[in-house]
Amino acid sequence: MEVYYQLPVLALDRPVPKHVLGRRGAISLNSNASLFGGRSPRQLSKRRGAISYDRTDQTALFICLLDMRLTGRGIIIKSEKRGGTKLWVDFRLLHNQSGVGCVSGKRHRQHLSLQRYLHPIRGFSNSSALPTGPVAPPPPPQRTLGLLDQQYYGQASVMLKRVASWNFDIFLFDRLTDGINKGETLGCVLQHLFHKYGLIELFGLDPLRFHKFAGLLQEYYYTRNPYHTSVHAADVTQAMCCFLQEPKLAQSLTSWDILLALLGAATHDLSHPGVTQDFLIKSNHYLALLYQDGAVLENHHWKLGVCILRESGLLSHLPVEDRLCFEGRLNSLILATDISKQREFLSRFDAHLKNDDLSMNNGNDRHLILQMALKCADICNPCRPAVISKQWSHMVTQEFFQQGDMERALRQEISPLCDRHSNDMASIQTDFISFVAEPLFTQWAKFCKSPLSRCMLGNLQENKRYWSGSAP
Ligand SMILES: Nc1ncnc2c1ncn2[C@@H]1O[C@@H]2COP(=O)(O)O[C@H]2[C@H]1O
Repeated sequence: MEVYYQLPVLALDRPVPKHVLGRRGAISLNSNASLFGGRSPRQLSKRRGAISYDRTDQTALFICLLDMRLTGRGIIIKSEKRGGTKLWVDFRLLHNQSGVGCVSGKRHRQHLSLQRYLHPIRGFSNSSALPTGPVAPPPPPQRTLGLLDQQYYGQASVMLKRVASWNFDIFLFDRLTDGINKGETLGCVLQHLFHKYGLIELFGLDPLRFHKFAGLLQEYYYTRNPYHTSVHAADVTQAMCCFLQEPKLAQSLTSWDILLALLGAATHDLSHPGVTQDFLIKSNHYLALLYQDGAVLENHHWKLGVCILRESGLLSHLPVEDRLCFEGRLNSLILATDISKQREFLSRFDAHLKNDDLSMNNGNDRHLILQMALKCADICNPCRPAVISKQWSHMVTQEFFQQGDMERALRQEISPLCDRHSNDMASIQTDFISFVAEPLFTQWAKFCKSPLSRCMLGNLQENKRYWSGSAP
């Protein structure tokens, strides 16, 4: 199987000096990757990779690596001439397996073009485009995150082209965008999807108001939560996009449905405090009092979603009756994510499946299906590929244990699953998959028989085998 690395992209702030390029306008590499430059893609099958540059855009390098394991932190590009200049291409992001794009069987000829930057990249700006002499390895990651992200913005935009892929790695995307705009991952995904579905034009949305809305969204997700952060919201929004692409939905959903689905996903956990409703009730939290102990978190998420919609003015140009109807539908969509109501929700949905009476032409039925889709998107992490799913498992377990530590400190009874001394991640995951995720996705697959549903159930079973210890 050919394995192509999704290379981080490297942009230069001025054309590559002629003396660096080889005879054919390419660059040979002197590295453990033993790459040869200047080969045309058709020769790639015999070569292990190529780096060449686009004559029309001499600040862009095209890099393609084949089926190799990179050691160290990157490669040094060395001009073909003896003792020539060297260029450091950093592969640190690649060492995260999720950065690998597997292309089993088919040739992935697409090169990743590089982004030209309007301003010089830090670290290259006060020297020639290519540093002379041996290139010192870059400083430790934490100091170069900004530089790394500056280099990889182009990679983020390449990833967004595959936003409807179930294997989309939100964690890689978050790293690629975070350093540039201080964690606007959710805003980036939502903005891309709004353009993908033409919602800006269809609803006459003001780009500045959208930008303000996205900024408020980001602001009202707490970064200190191990799990309930804007990255979770971005993941749920991306999952919702995958469901909206399902033929059974795509052919019938209206633009209002799509607007509701995306905004519902983006706002569904707004200002989540990282603790459960029971904790809020036990500690007499004002939210529990405000919402009379009923769907406290979900009502809070929804109310805040309405507040930032109104504060940003995103929909303020629409007729008031449309806005109020939208806010009401947003409420019932977000309230559907209350996991404590899942059993009754599934029995209701199951009755429809048995009667086969759901019609995509019926607005109420479409709304019920969107509720089901958001429920699935909200807890889809066990259905993601293992390397991504395990990261979510770790985060959600840490959030449970963090709550248990607080309850222990407050001398309160420790909530189920939250005592780190009597619970373990594997059993929490096995039970969650068996008793919560599996029933939901099994029912979703009955309604939406598709390759995606089969893929999700397959990942679910694989992850269940892993956590239950029955995986080989
Ligand atoms: N992988 C998981 N393991 C255990 N619980 C989970 C997992 N993913 C989601 N959840 C729980 O499912 C809940 C859905 O609603 P919340 O997002 O409020 O909180 C979520 C978590 O408590």
